[in-house]
Amino acid sequence: MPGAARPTAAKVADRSNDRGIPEATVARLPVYLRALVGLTERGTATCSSEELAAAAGVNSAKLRKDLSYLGSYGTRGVGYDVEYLRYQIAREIGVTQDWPVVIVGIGNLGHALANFSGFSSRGFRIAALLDADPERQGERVGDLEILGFEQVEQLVEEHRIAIGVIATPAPAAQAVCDRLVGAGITSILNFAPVVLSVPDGVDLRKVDLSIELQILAYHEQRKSALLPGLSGLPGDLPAKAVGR
Ligand SMILES: NC(=O)c1ccc[n+]([C@@H]2O[C@H](COP(=O)([O-])OP(=O)(O)OC[C@H]3O[C@@H](n4cnc5c(N)ncnc54)[C@H](O)[C@@H]3O)[C@@H](O)[C@H]2O)c1
Repeated sequence: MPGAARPTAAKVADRSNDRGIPEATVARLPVYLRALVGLTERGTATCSSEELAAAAGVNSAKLRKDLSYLGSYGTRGVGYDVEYLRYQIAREIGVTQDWPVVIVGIGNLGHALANFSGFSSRGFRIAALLDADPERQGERVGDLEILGFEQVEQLVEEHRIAIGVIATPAPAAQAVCDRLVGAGITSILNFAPVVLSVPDGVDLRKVDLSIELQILAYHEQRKSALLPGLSGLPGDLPAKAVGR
């Protein structure tokens, strides 16, 4: 279109979803949802943007901007209706519907994830637990029996599963990922400490608690540089442990 202002590549990448909501806002919506669930549990019917922002740990101007993408502006002098805003955000994220999930690798982490009740209360139903180890197969975790990974295609189709969680050791993760994708899984949450590749159209997210801890260590180190004498410094750790 000659003469028309074209969005820059960066803008297109930033606004990658079809509603034009920036990805950074999308990433904060689950945080707002969790804060709203907390407010509901405390019996709060309405809240100001400042209250919600404090509960979510963001600044209130950013929160108001984020919620404006959902067409939610609150009522002057009253604030936001907690229940309605919770519904709006849940609908935007897509958690008003039931999402069946498969977890692959039911070792220490897989057991913890399978036993975590917070998934079902947020719209995620664990539909299948799969492991390659015959010793683990047949064991019950909650309401489910651990089944063999070779059943993945059949189970994904039967339960219409779109989300797969990988909790296998790193060397197995790419092959598990490929087979999940081949079975029809289009979103993957990877806990294995390895970079996975997926084809276009498959969403991949990685959780790495050690990276989060390293970020905290970085901030601790900066705090200790600013405030000498603060306890908990890594100063007397062996050089190897602190990466020196
Ligand atoms: N992201 C994080 O913050 C975080 C935290 C803890 C562990 N981890 C990672 O999670 C993974 C699991 O850790 P864990 O302590 O539960 O290990 P684990 O050894 O207890 O469990 C791994 C399970 O995966 C199964 N498995 C192996 N290959 C498989 C395959 N090809 N298909 C299906 N199942 C297979 C094993 O039989 C075993 O039951 C590891 O990669 C670990 O590094 C990540």
